[in-house]
Parts: sequence; structure tokens; C-alpha cells
Amino acid sequence: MGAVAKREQVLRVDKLKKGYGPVTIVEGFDLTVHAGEAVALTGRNGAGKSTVLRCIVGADRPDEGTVTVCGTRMSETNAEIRRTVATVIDDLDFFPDLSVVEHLDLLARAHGIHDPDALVDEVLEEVQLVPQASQLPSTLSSGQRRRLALATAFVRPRRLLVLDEPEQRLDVEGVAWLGRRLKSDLADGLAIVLASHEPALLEAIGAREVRLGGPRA
Ligand SMILES: Nc1ncnc2c1ncn2[C@@H]1O[C@H](COP(=O)(O)OP(=O)(O)OP(=O)(O)O)[C@@H](O)[C@H]1O
Repeated sequence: MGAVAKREQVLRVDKLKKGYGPVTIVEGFDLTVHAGEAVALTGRNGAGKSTVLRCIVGADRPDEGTVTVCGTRMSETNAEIRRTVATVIDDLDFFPDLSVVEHLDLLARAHGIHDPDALVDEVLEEVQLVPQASQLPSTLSSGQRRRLALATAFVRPRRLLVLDEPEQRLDVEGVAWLGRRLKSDLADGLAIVLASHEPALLEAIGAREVRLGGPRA
């Protein structure tokens, strides 16, 4: 048994089935992710990566099967689970009249972070949005909006981080930063599940690859 298998089980997916109408996207899908481990869902466009991620975070309801996070059955309305799982799967709906720094501040405080000001300053620096801190999200470039979306995951508590193509619209330096950041979170015991088309990112974080086959009629 490897070292990781002895660590705490953070995510368990059992016999997940999800389809749309007559088309089955995924069936009999099992996955276990431990603290400190990164798993990458890979496969061609339409293979079902986002579908699985949406079921994992409770944004979609599986047709069959269960998702368990830190021993508790997944439910988007369970406050304990929401504090445990940080998610960046879609482009976030930002509040149009809250600035970059206000978004991060709101999240950090809502999640009861001990010293929200210090953490928000640190994360803003890390995602290189300090000069844009007082701008509204609608005035950010697309890559800056992506950085803000990622920043929202880093100003809150998390045991499991779920990311759908986090490399999207990041520049080369941004992808390198993300790799370093995720690696350091893994070392601190975070569990990560992501979908990605960026082999360099997966290699940087030593992700275990789980390849999805795609829909069947
Ligand atoms: N709400 C929906 N209704 C019908 N079909 C859907 C729905 N959502 C997803 N699909 C279909 O399910 C399949 C899997 O989609 P999904 O977004 O999970 O793929 P993916 O692996 O994330 O792809 P990509 O690499 O392009 O992001 C696709 O064929 C898609 O068209």
C-alpha cells in the first residue's frame, strides 16, 4: 500500500451513473481520493469530465450512485460540506457591484477565516490582482477574471478542491503559478480533483490520471 492510501479518505464516489435523455455519459464510475492526492479526469471533449465534477460538487444530481466527502453524503445545502469543498467549475457569477477585493473579503469572512484581511492581501498578491483590487469584475480582462475565480478558492477553508480546466485563459506564467500553488496545497493535505487538457499542469502536481471514455447511446 502506498503512503497516500494510508492517509485520510476525503472523497469517495461509488458507482456513479449520469446521463442526459437516452445518452449515458458515465456509468459505474468509482473514485477514491485521499488527503494530499491529486486526481485528473482526462479524455476528449465531451467525454464527461465536467459532468462527473458537477455530480461530485452536488451541482448535478447523479442518476445512480453516491458521492461522499469526508464521510458525509454530498449535499450542496449541507453547510459543513460547503465549508469543506472549494470549487471552481464554471465561470463564476460575480456580484456586478462588488470590487475584486470586496468579493474575496466577503468570502473569507463568510467562511469564518481567522484573519481575513491578511489572507485576502496575500491571495491578491499571489494572483497578481493588487493593481485591480478596486475594479469591478466586469472591467477585468478574461484572464484576470479567471485569476479572481481561482482566488475565491484560496480565501476559504477547504479539504477538497474541485477545478474544471483551471488553466483556461491563464498565461504561461499563470499556469506555472497554479502548479506551484496546488503542489503546496497538496503538501498541506488538500485533496484535489480536476479536469484538465494541460499535461504540464498535471505533471507539475503529480496528478493520478483517470481517463473517461465518453457517452454511449
Ligand atoms: N445538460 C445537458 N443536456 C444534454 N447533454 C449534456 C448536458 N450537459 C452535458 N451534456 C453532454 O454530455 C457530454 C459530456 O459533457 P461534459 O461537459 O461532461 O464533457 P467534458 O469531458 O467536460 O468536455 P470538454 O473537454 O469539452 O470540457 C457531452 O456530449 C455533452 O454534450
